[in-house]
Amino acid sequence: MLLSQPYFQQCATAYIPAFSISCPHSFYVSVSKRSFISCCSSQLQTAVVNGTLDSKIAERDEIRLGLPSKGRMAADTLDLLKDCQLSVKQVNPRQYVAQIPQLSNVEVWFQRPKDIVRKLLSGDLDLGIVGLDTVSEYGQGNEDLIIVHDALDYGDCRLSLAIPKYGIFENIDSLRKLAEMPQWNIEKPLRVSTGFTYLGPKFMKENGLRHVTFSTADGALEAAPAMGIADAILDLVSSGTTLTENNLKEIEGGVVLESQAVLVASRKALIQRKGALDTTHEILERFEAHLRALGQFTVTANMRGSSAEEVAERVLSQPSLAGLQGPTVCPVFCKCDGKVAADYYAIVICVAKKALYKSVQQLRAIGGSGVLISPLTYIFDEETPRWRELLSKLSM
Ligand SMILES: Nc1ncnc2c1ncn2[C@@H]1O[C@H](COP(=O)(O)OP(=O)(O)OP(=O)(O)O)[C@@H](O)[C@H]1O
Ligand SMILES: O=P(O)(O)OC[C@H]1O[C@H](OP(=O)(O)OP(=O)(O)O)[C@H](O)[C@@H]1O
Ligand SMILES: [Mg+2]
Repeated sequence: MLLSQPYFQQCATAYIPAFSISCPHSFYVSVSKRSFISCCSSQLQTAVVNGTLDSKIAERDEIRLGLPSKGRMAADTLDLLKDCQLSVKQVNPRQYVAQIPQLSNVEVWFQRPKDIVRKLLSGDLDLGIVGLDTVSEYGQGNEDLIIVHDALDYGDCRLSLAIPKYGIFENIDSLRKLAEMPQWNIEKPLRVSTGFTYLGPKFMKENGLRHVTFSTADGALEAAPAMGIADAILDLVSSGTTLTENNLKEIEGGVVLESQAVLVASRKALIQRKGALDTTHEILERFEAHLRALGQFTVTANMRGSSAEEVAERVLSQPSLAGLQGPTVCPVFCKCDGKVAADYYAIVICVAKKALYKSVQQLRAIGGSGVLISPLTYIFDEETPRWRELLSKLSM
């Protein structure tokens, strides 16, 4: 069955093995880095598109992916792609177009995060990686934007309302108390300084704060209350240090949005642009496989036992040893007195990094020895749940 697939044949003959693939409990093979995705990605079915789109997209052959050109998301985005074997080849940091050799139909464009969202909407980009805060603020709920992967595991922050710790705000610790302060009325509304001029007013309205005005600023918002320019600020917070250093505090109910890096796509492009959906599928699978593996280790150990079933039962009696889909148990054969027999069993399981030490203790308790632990590079599921979700969002 394996050798009927071209990539497995190649790795058996010409390629230098770079990865070993283990599919739950059945076989191990090695494949070159270049072809590993193809082994796991099933052929996309030709999907039937329900509904029509109001306008045609611009004609071009390549799929355009927007990546942050600067700021704190830029380096982490390139790192994620590299970890997924999708390294971006950029000749010069000032050159705004680049290639991903593994995805020959993709053209990378480096843009400011907010421009990535704007260009997805205008049809000048098809895919992008930015913070959810940026998608929400500049996308303004536009239905053409689809979040393909909502948790890329970096760029974590929250969009949060903050007020001074002192003066009239000293005893205010919730949005409700802030709203009920007698100080705010039509003539003298609560003044909020923010760069989020779409999400800010929307949040206040949804939370019943009627007497509010907004002023905009691009940076160093935390100075506004002390300067007398604003009563409160609405800005991104990650460590909270900037708020603390400026005598400001967050309040209960004041978080507008929890954000991290996301993969976002133009619905129109996914449906209409040739190759866009296949490319998105490949990127999504690689991201999912890498991110799932980040939290796991492979653990192998030796164990004596009367049969594979008996060893499996012992392993499964321990709460931290169930693995992804149960343990792989393989007999290790030796020749004794001229007879070949299973001397002991090798077990292979995946273990959550958090539960690693507990797992080792449990393995030892049931007779495991020679415990080897190695990092996992990728975990490919049969089909990623996010792919199903995407197809359903596209009515496919
Ligand atoms: N502490 C943080 N402050 C701001 N953004 C953060 C923080 N932590 C994570 N991020 C994420 O990084 C993204 C980019 O922020 P960054 O400030 O680097 O770029 P930018 O806001 O586009 O540039 P500029 O601040 O010059 O306008 C944010 O949209 C957010 O998703
Ligand atoms: O909770 P913290 O870890 O302290 O981070 C929050 C700060 O980081 C961001 O500013 P940035 O560094 O992007 O500077 P800017 O104000 O010029 O955008 C954000 O606008 C906050 O000011
Ligand atoms: Mg910033």
